[in-house]
Amino acid sequence: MLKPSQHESQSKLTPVKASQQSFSRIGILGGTFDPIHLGHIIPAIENANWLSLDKLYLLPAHIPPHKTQTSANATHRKAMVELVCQQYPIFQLDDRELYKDTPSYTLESLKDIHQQYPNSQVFFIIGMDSLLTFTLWHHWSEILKYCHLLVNTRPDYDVNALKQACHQSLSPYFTDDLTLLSNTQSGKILFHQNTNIDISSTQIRQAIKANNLDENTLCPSVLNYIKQHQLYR
Ligand SMILES: Nc1ncnc2c1ncn2[C@@H]1O[C@H](COP(=O)(O)OP(=O)(O)OP(=O)(O)O)[C@@H](O)[C@H]1O
Ligand SMILES: O=C(O)c1ccc[n+]([C@@H]2O[C@H](COP(=O)([O-])O)[C@@H](O)[C@H]2O)c1
Repeated sequence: MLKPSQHESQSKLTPVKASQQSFSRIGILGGTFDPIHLGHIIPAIENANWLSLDKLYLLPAHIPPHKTQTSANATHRKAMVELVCQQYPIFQLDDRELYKDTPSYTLESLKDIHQQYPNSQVFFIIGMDSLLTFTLWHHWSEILKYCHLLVNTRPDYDVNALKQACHQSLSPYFTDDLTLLSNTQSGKILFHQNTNIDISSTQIRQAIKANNLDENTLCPSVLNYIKQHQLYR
């Protein structure tokens, strides 16, 4: 099975000193997780190590705002996320979006999370593909009042090319100044050079249908769950 990189090429974000302020640091990885795979898990573990995150929440979307439908239902997608949380203690399920029958807007979830953890620095984790459409998200600029965006690389995306391709209104938010970031609760967009993992849920669903799945792309317990429930056939 693929493993998170032990050798971070980027310097680490200095832990916040108690005398400076009392932010704890939490990461939130939102996704459809249809299914959750190692392309979600490995970069997120690397994020947690890099930023010294206290906790990393996996936030499955009930109704992903920019997808027409899901393949597995919310109950199965949640169950697969729970299996990942059992295997990797850094993760915890945040199922707040699963109780709503409205589109899973990130802004709404982040407002709730901010109320719950008012003294936390929240890093909302996305892949580079998601950043390209970020300015189409519901009230995107308000989202940045409640979190920093942590952008993970995906194969075929180059950070500099991506920065240029992004809507120009995003450029004031970009930073690689970790000291500044340590002292700011929200409002920055930061890139992380993680291990590039060439996996997507779409590829996995297609491979299961075609009977040629590379089983190393999934956590073993998730793979068993998919087989047991005959998902994606
Ligand atoms: N291999 C990967 N490397 C880095 N980030 C990823 C990877 N796969 C997904 N992500 C990010 O995780 C978040 C949730 O992704 P999502 O659940 O939509 O998975 P996906 O594999 O992109 O799914 P699909 O193929 O169905 O669109 C998104 O921000 C996405 O960019
Ligand atoms: O809030 C929005 O408008 C919005 C639009 C697109 C995606 N998102 C969130 O981004 C995360 C990844 O989405 P997806 O569709 O790639 O699984 C997930 O938490 C979604 O709820 C949020």
